[in-house]
Amino acid sequence: MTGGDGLVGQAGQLGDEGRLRKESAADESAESAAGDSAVGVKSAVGAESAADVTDGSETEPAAGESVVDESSAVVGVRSGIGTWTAQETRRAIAAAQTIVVKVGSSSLTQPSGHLDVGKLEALAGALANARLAGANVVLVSSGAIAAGFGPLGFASRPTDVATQQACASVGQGLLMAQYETAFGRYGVRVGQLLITAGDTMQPQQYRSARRTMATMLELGVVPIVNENDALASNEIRFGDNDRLSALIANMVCADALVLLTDVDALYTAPPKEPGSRRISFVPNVTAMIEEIRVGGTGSGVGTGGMVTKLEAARMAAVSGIPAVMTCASNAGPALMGDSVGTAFAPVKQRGSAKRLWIKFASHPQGTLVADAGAAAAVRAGRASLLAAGVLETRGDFAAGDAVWIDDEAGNHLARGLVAYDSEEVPDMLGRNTAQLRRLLGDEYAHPLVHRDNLVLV
Ligand SMILES: Nc1ncnc2c1ncn2[C@@H]1O[C@H](COP(=O)(O)OP(=O)(O)O)[C@@H](O)[C@H]1O
Ligand SMILES: N[C@@H](CCC(=O)OP(=O)(O)O)C(=O)O
Repeated sequence: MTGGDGLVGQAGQLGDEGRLRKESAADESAESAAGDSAVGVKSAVGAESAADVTDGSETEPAAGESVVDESSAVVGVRSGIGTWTAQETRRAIAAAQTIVVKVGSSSLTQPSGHLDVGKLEALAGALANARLAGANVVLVSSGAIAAGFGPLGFASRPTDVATQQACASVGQGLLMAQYETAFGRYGVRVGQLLITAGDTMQPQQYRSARRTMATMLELGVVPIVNENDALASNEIRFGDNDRLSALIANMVCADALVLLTDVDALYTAPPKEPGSRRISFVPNVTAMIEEIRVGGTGSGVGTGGMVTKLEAARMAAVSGIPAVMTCASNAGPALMGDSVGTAFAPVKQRGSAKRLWIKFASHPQGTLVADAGAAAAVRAGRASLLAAGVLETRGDFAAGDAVWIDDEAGNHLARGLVAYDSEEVPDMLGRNTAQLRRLLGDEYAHPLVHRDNLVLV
């Protein structure tokens, strides 16, 4: 995969320093290879190729194939995670009880970058119909900056973060007012939830957000989520809403994630490039991610481009959630399981939101170099990284930040949330727990990275 946007901020506030340090000392002895990590496994997908590249047509169900009992078909498929076909993936999306739909700025704006109310109304219509048909719908919507910069007198979307934040603060209210009216035509209530990257990691905020959304859904409300742009600092922000939507899908235990953008599907290369071909189905996004050339935003109003959308699809896949990506005008057919856009099959059972964050969204601030023994233990999975097995520390980080764990040859083995500040680490290196307790005190007698905060890459 090419690209990379540098948009994701550090996880500095995301770890809970107290919690990280209070981990039981017994945990550090758990250098076993038992269990697995939630992510990082390139599961096999049977005989299927990593991606189906087509001219857009998908095979219809064969004559005689049972399509009568949708729910049992889906349940049966779910037990075979990692082997879903295109049809099974589409059917699961159509049968989803809880759906997270993400719409990007590029799908809600005019060519000038200003909010396009007609597009917003069309989307609201498709989602209200899904809601009225009985589905729980969560909408993750960008568009606050687009809605705000015009009324503030800017001719085009500002580029500096502070002005974008001010525009988002003005635009968010205007955006919600449009949604309120548009959903209101169908008798559907909406509610606003603004969330920062940190909220998805702090246990208390995470639980609160989850409970609020669950209650809203019980009440028949469509939660409309956006990043809390005013509070998100340069260092700690998603910037785009793609990865946020995958974390929200995890948070609400969604059965499907629908990514709506300004391009009809994923292509083998940025669609403007000659020869790029449309991809209709991706059975294993973790295996194909290297085969696709992705570029940044095509519109000038979107933020993450295809890089962050593929990351979102991958986060969904390793969370056991099927996903589809297409243009916003295809929202209705996508929700019905029609062969539009690109469908992504799930490859794993559900993982925890924290581990997904560490793997996909954290921004490592430094590196801990593991010796051969520690590297082998980390590679085997479910091992904490002890100071005794670390040869060197690089970078300037605070307790709770994400760091790389590398082997001596410089290969990245894992990402993890480190429990100590970078200035504290050198005195700890090479020392076992008893030495750390004796020389530095009880608070240093803990792993540098606890296994619960460590994810293989
Ligand atoms: N391989 C690819 N396949 C499809 N689109 C791509 C690819 N690489 C880059 N893109 C671009 O990604 C854009 C969508 O991202 P973005 O503008 O951030 O949208 P949004 O506002 O919906 O998040 C498309 O308009 C397209 O130009
Ligand atoms: N939170 C910002 C989203 C920024 C953005 O452009 O996101 P996206 O269109 O998903 O790439 C807003 O509401 O304007």
